[in-house]
Amino acid sequence: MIPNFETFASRPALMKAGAARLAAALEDAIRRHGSACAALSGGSTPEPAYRDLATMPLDWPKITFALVDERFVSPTDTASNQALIQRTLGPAFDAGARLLPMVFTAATVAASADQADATYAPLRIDIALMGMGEDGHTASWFPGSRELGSALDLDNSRTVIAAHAPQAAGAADRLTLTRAALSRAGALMLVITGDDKRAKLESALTQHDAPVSALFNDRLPAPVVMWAP
Ligand SMILES: O=C1O[C@H](COP(=O)(O)O)[C@@H](O)[C@H](O)[C@H]1O
Repeated sequence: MIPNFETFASRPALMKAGAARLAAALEDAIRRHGSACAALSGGSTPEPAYRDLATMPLDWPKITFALVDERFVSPTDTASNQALIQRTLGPAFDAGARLLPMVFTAATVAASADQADATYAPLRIDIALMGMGEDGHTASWFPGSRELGSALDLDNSRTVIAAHAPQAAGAADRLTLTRAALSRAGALMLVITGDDKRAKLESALTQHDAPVSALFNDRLPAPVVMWAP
């Protein structure tokens, strides 16, 4: 059984609800702190939710978007998560929202991760939208990767680390938030679609055989899982 599991009849309905959940968390943070920050995943799944969110009348200059993970590529590369977020949330940035890149100008992924760690460490992440790949990875926590232990170490002092995606066809070098960083987030939502991903998540939660199961831990906010067929 998947805890906090919300089912939607269609993907458009899921995306609308996902955008509404993000918006509510951002508005609540602005009320309480005067500013708000959401960490967003890349991938194809959440794109429509980001487009919906961008049409909402939020106090955009008070909102910062950060990345959950990133490929070590130029921000103009089609594989860049930053590029996806800039494109889909374009109207929000035009209206004053801020985007914190995870990839900077460093020559190596390790040096870039050091820069991102310094930038991301002071952030208060009010909500993080997590995705999941068919292989059960979330963020850039990949099954079998050599950085997985460090990514999942709840006592890791790092907010961002370099990571490697063994199975990825391209852009194997990655940067990712650590699980320790997500343990300090205000809320987590996990947005997935399709029967295969639902079955993968169910099996991960019983077998503990995929990194996504690491999100379900008492030291993290309980993820709300939003799913549509
Ligand atoms: O590589 C990545 O994939 C996952 C899932 O992507 P999807 O296309 O299956 O939705 C995503 O959550 C992560 O941010 C991204 O870097």
